[in-house]
Amino acid sequence: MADDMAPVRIGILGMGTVGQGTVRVLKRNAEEISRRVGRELRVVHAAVRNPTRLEGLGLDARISSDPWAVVRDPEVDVIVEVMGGQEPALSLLMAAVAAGKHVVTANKALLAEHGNEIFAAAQARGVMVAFEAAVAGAIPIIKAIREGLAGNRIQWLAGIINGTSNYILSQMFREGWDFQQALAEAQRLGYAEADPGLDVDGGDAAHKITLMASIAFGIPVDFAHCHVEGIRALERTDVVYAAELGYRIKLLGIARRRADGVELRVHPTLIPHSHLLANVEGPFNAILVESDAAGQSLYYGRGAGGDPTASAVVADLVDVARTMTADPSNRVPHLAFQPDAMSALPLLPMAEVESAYYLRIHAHNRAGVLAQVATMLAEYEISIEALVQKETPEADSVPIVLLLHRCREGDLEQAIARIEALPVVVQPVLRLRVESLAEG
Ligand SMILES: NC(=O)c1ccc[n+]([C@@H]2O[C@H](COP(=O)([O-])OP(=O)(O)OC[C@H]3O[C@@H](n4cnc5c(N)ncnc54)[C@H](O)[C@@H]3O)[C@@H](O)[C@H]2O)c1
Ligand SMILES: N[C@@H](CCO)C(=O)O
Ligand code: NA
Repeated sequence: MADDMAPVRIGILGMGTVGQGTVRVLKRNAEEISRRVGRELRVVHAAVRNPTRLEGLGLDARISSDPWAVVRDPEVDVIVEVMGGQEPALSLLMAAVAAGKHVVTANKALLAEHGNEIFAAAQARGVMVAFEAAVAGAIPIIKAIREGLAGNRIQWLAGIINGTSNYILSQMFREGWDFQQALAEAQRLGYAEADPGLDVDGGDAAHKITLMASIAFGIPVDFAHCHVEGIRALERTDVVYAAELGYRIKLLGIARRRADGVELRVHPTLIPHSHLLANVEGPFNAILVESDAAGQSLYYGRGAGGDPTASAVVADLVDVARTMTADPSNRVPHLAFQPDAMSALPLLPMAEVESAYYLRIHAHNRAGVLAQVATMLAEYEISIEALVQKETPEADSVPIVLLLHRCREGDLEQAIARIEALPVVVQPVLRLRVESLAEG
């Protein structure tokens, strides 16, 4: 494309969970994305089997029932393949590459089986085939291994990389659901593959670990030699016995480089219950990488679902769009956003920060101290969530520890100044912030 400012024109194949998520994210974050890329990412053509899927999406694009119409559309610069499966996805992708179109795909089954020929064709034609969405959904693990750890010799990686089976294990063994109920809910939530056997029998995790092994060790994609076991044989008793021994059972994909070759395997695995990976629940994924310079590094996030997978699809679209500029200095801006698109949002003073708080107050051991402290906090509309006051009758002063609900720091500072001025309070109040780190 000659014009550095013209929109990047996107064609989407398949408008299911991931296709719809991609349209939603592109629309919701259009302004932010344009500020990063320096131009608009615009969906101009979509292949849809069932047009009712588009209701409520607000998609202003050509709609075709035939995906070939999208691939052959000369107005399309980049193809997003999110229909899944082998054929016709393979032929469509190869045709897009042959036509000089970049491709973004979430289809790990296709890449694990045909990656070698696809990547060779893309290399020969000088186009990108980007696949961050294919491995561990929203987690930028492809970028982490390929770019972030590029200076390392990677020794092994081990990951929870199938959201559906991890969700099923969590629901069965923590919530007491049965297998079918948990699988049905994973399907309803958009985590499962069209053929959920790929999830529960380990094939999907095997597709992903195969791709990660290639980019970690520089070996061709060789799914046929990956060892695969799924979660169907597991029973509650196994989980109970494992727990008694101090372990959790997780479906892991493991790739390990040895002097004599590479281990490539997927199977249920006991891991120590205190390990970070043992506490990855539901549709979340996590990948632990051992490499020589960085040591161990861990990548965690949502591995399945519409918006999380779309997050990775759109990131790849941004990467692709950045290569389509004539000016190399615009490709990856130093501060991620284009220099002329920086925003003047002010940095807020601490007084404007909101948080929950822990206070330790030392006061003379007299009746009514707590009431005075509570009254002062109430004047600033700060409420107490919990209180600890140890009985130490002989001591001259006693610590009072309070957990406060979220409030404005400026209000709390004023309340603390008043508390410290009370004659019964004998030393400065210690104030620590409490963050729940919950989503939202
Ligand atoms: N759902 C997830 O969490 C997730 C995460 C990562 C990767 N993926 C991958 O993304 C891809 C899509 O997954 P999904 O969950 O969105 O599946 P989906 O079944 O919800 O959507 C696929 C869509 O493609 C359409 N489609 C299939 N063949 C078509 C054809 N020949 N012509 C026109 N339309 C066609 C289907 O009708 C369907 O609407 C798959 O490769 C999957 O493995 C999914
Ligand atoms: N079915 C897959 C989707 C994400 O690749 C999973 O459950 O992890
Ligand atoms: Na990813």
